[in-house]
Amino acid sequence: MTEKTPRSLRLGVAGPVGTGKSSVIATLCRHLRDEFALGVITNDIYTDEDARFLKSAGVLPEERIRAVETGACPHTAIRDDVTMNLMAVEDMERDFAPLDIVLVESGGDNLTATFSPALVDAQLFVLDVAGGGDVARKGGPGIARADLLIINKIDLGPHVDVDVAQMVADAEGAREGKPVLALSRKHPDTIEKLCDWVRQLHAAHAAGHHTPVDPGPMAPHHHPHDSNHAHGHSHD
Ligand SMILES: Nc1nc2c(ncn2[C@@H]2O[C@H](COP(=O)(O)OP(=O)(O)OP(=O)(O)O)[C@@H](O)[C@H]2O)c(=O)[nH]1
Repeated sequence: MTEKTPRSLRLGVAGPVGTGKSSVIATLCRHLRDEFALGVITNDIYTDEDARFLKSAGVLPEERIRAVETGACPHTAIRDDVTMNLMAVEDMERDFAPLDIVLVESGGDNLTATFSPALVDAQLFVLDVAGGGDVARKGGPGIARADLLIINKIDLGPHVDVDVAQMVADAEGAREGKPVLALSRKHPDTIEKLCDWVRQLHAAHAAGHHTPVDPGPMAPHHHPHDSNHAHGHSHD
């Protein structure tokens, strides 16, 4: 028997380790939870740490935050074989139907991870100023083609000698007109812009006007410290 389940907007959040993916999700939950029915799926390699952080922050009822432990290269679970994540999203949608938005956090990795359009309808890519002002220029599929590129922690710019305006300009140059958002949890105006972007995306999705775009495959990469991944591979 196939049971028809309501289809939420599935929004992926990817980016290098520590750039603020969990914090962005926490911020979105706090500001949008009264407007939208939300759920969160986190991805960690061996732990449920991100889910525990979000639960302890009290951003949503605990049962609406679930962890997928990928047990391997975090790219795989969001790009090559999305089965575990897709099941987690569909279970969540069924258990709390109707949900408006399910946020899926990628495991923290390097610059190459992107979500499959089979898993998410749209994706955010999160960089931060602490990673260096030149990161945005380095490109990669997430930086170049995610639906929204976030330059996070702009409050730290002066402390790490990063010219935020220049970093945003570089990012815009790498994205051919796709949006870039300078964000800090300490700057409420930037949080409101992020929420507005999500509101517009949700409206477009609900109206059937949003078409998921694949940022493209990740670049070949290596896992030198992982005995299961001692080889280089491209995930193609
Ligand atoms: N100053 C400042 N710090 C921030 C901001 N957003 C997040 N942080 C801090 O950055 C650190 C990393 O944030 P997380 O949200 O855990 O980053 P993450 O990308 O989820 O990390 P992983 O899941 O380990 O990849 C934490 O110490 C946050 O408190 C911000 O806007 N400004």
